[in-house]
Amino acid sequence: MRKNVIAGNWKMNKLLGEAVQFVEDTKDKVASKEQVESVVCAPFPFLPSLVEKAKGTDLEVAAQNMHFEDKGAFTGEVSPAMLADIGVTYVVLGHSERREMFAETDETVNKKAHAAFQHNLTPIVCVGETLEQRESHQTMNIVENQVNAALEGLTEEQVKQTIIAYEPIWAIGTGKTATSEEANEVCTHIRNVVSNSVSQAAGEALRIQYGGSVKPTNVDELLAQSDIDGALVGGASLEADSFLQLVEAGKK
Ligand SMILES: O=C[C@H](O)COP(=O)(O)O
Repeated sequence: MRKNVIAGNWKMNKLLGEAVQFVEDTKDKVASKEQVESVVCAPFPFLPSLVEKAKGTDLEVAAQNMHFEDKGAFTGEVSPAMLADIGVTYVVLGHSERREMFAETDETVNKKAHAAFQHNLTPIVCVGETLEQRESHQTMNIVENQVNAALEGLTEEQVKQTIIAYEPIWAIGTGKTATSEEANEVCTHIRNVVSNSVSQAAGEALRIQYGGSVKPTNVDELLAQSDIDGALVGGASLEADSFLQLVEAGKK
């Protein structure tokens, strides 16, 4: 049985004190790692303090992005080596906001996925279609291409450890959620794509999150679907109570 991963992506929100308080309020209340993986994806300046605060608990800390090189002349960037060095354990790659606004491409996402594994960081790779692509029936093709490109060249073992977040772009921060059936249909397709392009075992092991206006009120229905193994949550992860309710829903 695949374990759910509930990841709260704060995006560019909170100040340091608020971020630390959130971890203080949740770190001893999240369910055990054996039941569900609980992750907060925080802005770079907060990461060392949050890792320190969450140490020895079941709460994991993630970055929202990184560069693919270990070091060098990349002003303003943060390397996977730096993240691993301070104890970060997960990293979000290819979020649609980065693809749209910061020139992230399938190629850079793939380089970052390789770099993540070099540093024992678990990648949460985001894929998803725009409203226009959905309406012109391109969803499955778009998502398939994004998944294959992101996983290109990874070993079977690495693919098994990868988390894919399926986030239809039209459902992010809009209050519009894909129906649980619509979300599951795409997640099933992703699993089949990985089963065919990597191996049946990799397809079965890979965790696939849904993201896009997930809230405590709709999470149960989404997580009840056969191919949805967690959620990547923006808005509803900003408050400790709401995040804890989502984690609770993810317990197996
Ligand atoms: O990374 C999270 C997603 O972009 C979803 O954001 P949202 O829950 O605010 O719609």
